[in-house]
Amino acid sequence: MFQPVISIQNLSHHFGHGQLRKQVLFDINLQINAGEIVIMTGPSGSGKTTLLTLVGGLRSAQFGGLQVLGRELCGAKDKDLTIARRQHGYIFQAHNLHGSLTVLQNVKMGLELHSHLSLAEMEVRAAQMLEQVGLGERLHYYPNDLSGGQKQRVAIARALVSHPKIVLADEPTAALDSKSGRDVVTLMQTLAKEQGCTILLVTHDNRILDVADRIVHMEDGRLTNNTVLSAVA
Ligand SMILES: Nc1ncnc2c1ncn2[C@@H]1O[C@H](COP(=O)(O)OP(=O)(O)OP(=O)(O)O)[C@@H](O)[C@H]1O
Repeated sequence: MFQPVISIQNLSHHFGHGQLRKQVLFDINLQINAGEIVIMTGPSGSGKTTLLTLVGGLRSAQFGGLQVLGRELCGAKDKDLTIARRQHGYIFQAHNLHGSLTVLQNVKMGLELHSHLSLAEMEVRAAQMLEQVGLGERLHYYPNDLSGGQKQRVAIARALVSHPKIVLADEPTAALDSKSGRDVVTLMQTLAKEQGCTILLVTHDNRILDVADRIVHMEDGRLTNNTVLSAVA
């Protein structure tokens, strides 16, 4: 039977302890299918990043059910969260590139957990991926010598070079002008569809909503709306 790659049931989350304990996610239910591009919108502080970090195994889910690629992450041990984290690609607003490494070395890092590849193979794959994002001529540049849009394309190459089944993106266009932002998400969409990868993307940027197959909306820690734009088989 068809299995969703991300399945969330009645998920709740709190931060802090004692009197400072505060609930930030309430009873979230969501299923995301293989190959879907899902955009999550909602006001600042509504819990989008928290949900993304739980799905990514970057923090431990507390109450409810959260299965990612068939692995239960709610109540999971650190060891299992570490394994889960290695299966995803991540793209953040601030792109998180290493300034002291070249573009090629940064993308190669996306393969370093895949120890079956030789260093030479990693280099070839990283270079091919950079070619695909239009930076084949910039392999030996350092991040500081690139524009914001180019840096974000390096981050996309690094996230996708290992062909992860899931990519999690948090405000990937926030630091970009509208043309670069548009180019970056179109590129993500094209590559994800080519690789059959699922994307969960958090954004405030209304100009990029049309790349989604589905838009989900968060409000005060609850999912309030789930709009399907195109069905993914
Ligand atoms: N590490 C933390 N410790 C305590 N509270 C936190 C922590 N991280 C987030 N919060 C709180 O949880 C709530 C949800 O935050 P979250 O960052 O998930 O929202 P968001 O929708 O992603 O916001 P934004 O769009 O501004 O990034 C907020 O009230 C925030 O202050």
